[in-house]
Amino acid sequence: MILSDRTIRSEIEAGRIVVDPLGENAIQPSSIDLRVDRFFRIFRNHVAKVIDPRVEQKDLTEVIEVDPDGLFILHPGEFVLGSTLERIGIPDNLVGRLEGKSSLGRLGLLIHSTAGFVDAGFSGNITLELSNVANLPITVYPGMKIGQISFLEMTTPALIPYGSKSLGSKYQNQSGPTPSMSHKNFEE
Ligand SMILES: Nc1ccn([C@H]2C[C@H](O)[C@@H](COP(=O)(O)OP(=O)(O)OP(=O)(O)O)O2)c(=O)n1
Repeated sequence: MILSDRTIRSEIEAGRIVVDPLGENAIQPSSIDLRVDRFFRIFRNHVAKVIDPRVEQKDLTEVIEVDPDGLFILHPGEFVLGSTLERIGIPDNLVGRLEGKSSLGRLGLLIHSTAGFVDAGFSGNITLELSNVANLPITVYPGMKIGQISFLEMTTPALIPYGSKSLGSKYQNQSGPTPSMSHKNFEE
């Protein structure tokens, strides 16, 4: 079941769902609008020869900070990481689904390439996988509404929620556009 605005409100009031800071009019009928922060992680294509998921490539990306009233231009075919302005907290009985916004989708701006799933127990900013599939550059303004999150109720609370020590949860409490830690999967 997808949570309605009524349930979303009561879960926020009870402190079970966390969206901080919660934007004005952010709560939609069945989701919460999320905004993009002003930090972007760009790929250093001029340095890296290849992207290797097995290797921790510290030089692969770098963070760009945009002025609060500045802008970030995403060129056609470009892929960068962004972050939600909001810190999100998901209780142990819900799953979050990150979704794009139709108005931006119609312009060719995608906010996740494959990962839209936010685990039960997750806490942190959500890392956005921003790409431009249009033929013209797209302007991204810090603080603009970039996507939305909906919530699904699970059959039972998770036995081992995201963030539990035994899981290794690589992105728990991440802050800002966080690079892939895929190399850790190969250490297990
Ligand atoms: N666009 C997204 C999608 C997810 N997440 C966060 C919330 C998820 O709960 C967490 C982990 O996502 P996955 O389980 O898809 O990632 P991995 O399996 O690679 O990592 P882990 O081994 O930590 O589960 O990352 C994010 O920041 N940005």
